[in-house]
Amino acid sequence: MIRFEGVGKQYPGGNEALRGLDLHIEPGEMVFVTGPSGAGKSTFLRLIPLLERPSRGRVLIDGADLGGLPGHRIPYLRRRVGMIFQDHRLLDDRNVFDNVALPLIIAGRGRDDIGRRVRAALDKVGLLHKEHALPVTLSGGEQQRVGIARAVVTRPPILIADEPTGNLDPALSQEIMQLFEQFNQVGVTTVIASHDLSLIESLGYRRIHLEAGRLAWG
Ligand SMILES: Nc1ncnc2c1ncn2[C@@H]1O[C@H](COP(=O)(O)OP(=O)(O)OP(=O)(O)O)[C@@H](O)[C@H]1O
Repeated sequence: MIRFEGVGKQYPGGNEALRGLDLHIEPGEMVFVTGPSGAGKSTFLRLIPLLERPSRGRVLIDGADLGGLPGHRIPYLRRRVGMIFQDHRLLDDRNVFDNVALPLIIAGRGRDDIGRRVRAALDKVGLLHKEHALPVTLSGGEQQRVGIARAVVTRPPILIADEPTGNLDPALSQEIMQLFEQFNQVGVTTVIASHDLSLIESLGYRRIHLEAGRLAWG
């Protein structure tokens, strides 16, 4: 489903974040991306929705080379890849409902459809009762759940998460990982970069371990 072939990424200024990465993630897989700080985990994730482009090699999704994707198809690709960040990036001046609705508004969905989908997504993350709340009134774990609802509201086949539990305590981190497992169990391919090795090991999924921009194992 997600294939990297000889992928290198050099940022302007010379930082070589990835150096010839070859790997394949199967449809419906749940995988963790690990490695020391600066190993290239975020860069690896950012190449999947084309937030970055490779300097060398190819990234393919469902057999299609993203390098050949015309610019006007990028929004469509991004609706198929739900993204979750450590700092969840919610809009502070919009309530929970409006934050989750954002990808649907951008996609031009109708009002009724938006209402239905947003409430279904909030229900899945257990926050239906908070739809009118402003993000600042929520706990860190709840804010991350809103971020997850926003990522899944377009029902993407792929979820990528960059340090989604980085700011959470162990119990909340475990709850967030259980949410990811629930989405994965209904077929969503899930790729999570994390430093939380004890939690990852307790879950037992495949680990892709990067070191200095290379696949060390996995
Ligand atoms: N936008 C950028 N411009 C220049 N260099 C960058 C940029 N983003 C990342 N890098 C560099 O690329 C390398 C890999 O960074 P990346 O963020 O992918 O690593 P990481 O494994 O996610 O690190 P961390 O665990 O600290 O988040 C680092 O040397 C970093 O400084």
